[in-house]
Amino acid sequence: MTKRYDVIVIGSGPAAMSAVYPIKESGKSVAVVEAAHFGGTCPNTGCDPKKILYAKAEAAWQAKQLAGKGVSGEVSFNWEEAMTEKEKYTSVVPDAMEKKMNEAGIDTYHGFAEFQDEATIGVGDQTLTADRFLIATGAKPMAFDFEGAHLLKTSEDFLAQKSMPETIALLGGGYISFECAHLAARAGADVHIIEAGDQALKAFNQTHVKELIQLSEELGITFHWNWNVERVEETSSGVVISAGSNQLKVDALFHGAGRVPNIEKLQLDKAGVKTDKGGIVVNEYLQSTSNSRVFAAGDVASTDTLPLTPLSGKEGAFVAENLIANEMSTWRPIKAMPSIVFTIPKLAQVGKSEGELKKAGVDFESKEVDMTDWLSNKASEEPIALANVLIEKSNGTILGAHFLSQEADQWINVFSMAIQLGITVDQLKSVQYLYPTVLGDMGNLF
Ligand SMILES: Cc1cc2nc3c(=O)[nH]c(=O)nc-3n(C[C@H](O)[C@H](O)[C@H](O)COP(=O)(O)OP(=O)(O)OC[C@H]3O[C@@H](n4cnc5c(N)ncnc54)[C@H](O)[C@@H]3O)c2cc1C
Ligand SMILES: NC(=O)c1ccc[n+]([C@@H]2O[C@H](COP(=O)([O-])OP(=O)(O)OC[C@H]3O[C@@H](n4cnc5c(N)ncnc54)[C@H](O)[C@@H]3O)[C@@H](O)[C@H]2O)c1
Repeated sequence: MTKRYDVIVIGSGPAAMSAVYPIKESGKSVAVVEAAHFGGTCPNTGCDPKKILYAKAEAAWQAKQLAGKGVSGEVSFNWEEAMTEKEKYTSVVPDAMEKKMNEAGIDTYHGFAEFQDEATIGVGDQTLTADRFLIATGAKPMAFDFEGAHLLKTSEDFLAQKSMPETIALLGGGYISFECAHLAARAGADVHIIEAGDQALKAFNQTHVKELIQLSEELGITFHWNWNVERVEETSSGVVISAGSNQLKVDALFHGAGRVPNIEKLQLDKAGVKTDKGGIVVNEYLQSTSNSRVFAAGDVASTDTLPLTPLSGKEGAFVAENLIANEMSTWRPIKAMPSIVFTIPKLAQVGKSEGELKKAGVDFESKEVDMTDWLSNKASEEPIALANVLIEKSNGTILGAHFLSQEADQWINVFSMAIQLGITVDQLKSVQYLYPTVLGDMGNLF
């Protein structure tokens, strides 16, 4: 028998979760279909488990920086112990998320949703229909067709390893590879990053990235630039990676070479839903341009927001508002999209880059500041702390902020607020901050 709902949400990550509760509270019947873990990527296999491990690696790093300078005793980042803590956190997430939805009166289904026509999906033996669908199926590792590509392990596998192999390689020089490489190297592994091009973390300030690469090399990470991987072979003692005349043997090879919208299994052609390489093609209401019943949010939607948790959540909440309201409102692009790479030091940014501003012909001032010798950075013996703030010359508003520092997250949160709200340098300087604290140095930046 076909079960009917007002709204069916496919996927249960941050985009879905910020939509389902308001939709349910408006009195509509809602079902959520999830193929893997309720809660999606972020709390199960992405941001949250990564941050739990990172916190331990950071503490060990901090203790080492201060060893013999007021801190004594042997401290190290212990992967096995950290993983036990990570498991304690992640193991309860799916059930807790599902229970909370069921208690709110939201029906949940386990399995892959596949469209049968424009208003019907199948989930295993179940057939479900709805007036509206929200597709929030996220992203998955990009597929490669080189020989032995099936031997690539994923970031999910990396964050589930009970013990750390002696040597690992990560394909790609982006967010995932840098974050996993720093964790693995700090856990004692011999780590290699294989990048197809000659640049890493391309969206970030490249002066800062160069410094981060140097610090990563000092940590023991080896970079292999311009490698076009042609073959991966399994041997009795690991995998051999071949790229032209280059060869590398490691215990495991992980995928950090890009993620793509997760649409493969949805049978979207049966629902007449158009896609492009960014995912589901949507209009200003985040509604499919080819099937008005269908909306999309998060990593799977072809929008210009970055594929990150808070931005996915914003899109999901926006779709919910439109599904509840009598009249739909138009998506307002987000001015400030902060992002961060959890290495040590952290690399973070918000707003425009110098390149983007030059291309747009904007008259701006670029402040480049070395904060390494400032009190807060000195107190924790940070090896380097760099800032680059881009300011509109005509009115003093902040256009972009780029930081490489263990305190980059604090700085970027404030600059994200400044960009979103149009706050000027003078206004930022007029605020009284605590002393001696990281943000207390705001005045020194300008
Ligand atoms: C290793 C890693 C670390 C990350 N770290 C950060 C970070 O520090 N900060 C940050 O902001 N972002 C981070 N991200 C990105 C962040 O996790 C995503 O942007 C976010 O989870 C996207 O949310 P979403 O709701 O669009 O999709 P997801 O969270 O991916 O959820 C989609 C869900 O849909 C399910 N699904 C897929 N197809 C179907 C189907 N046909 N039927 C039913 N269910 C289906 C999937 O199983 C999944 O559970 C990280 C990602 C990774 C991989
Ligand atoms: N801290 C965070 O917010 C965080 C952490 C992890 C992931 N994420 C999200 O996940 C997404 C995907 O991350 P990612 O690190 O996989 O991708 P990415 O887009 O950041 O980097 C991919 C890199 O792989 C390289 N590459 C592509 N094909 C290759 C090949 N065949 N061989 C070698 N190198 C190759 C690219 O040149 C690029 O440098 C990110 O865009 C981000 O939104 C965010």
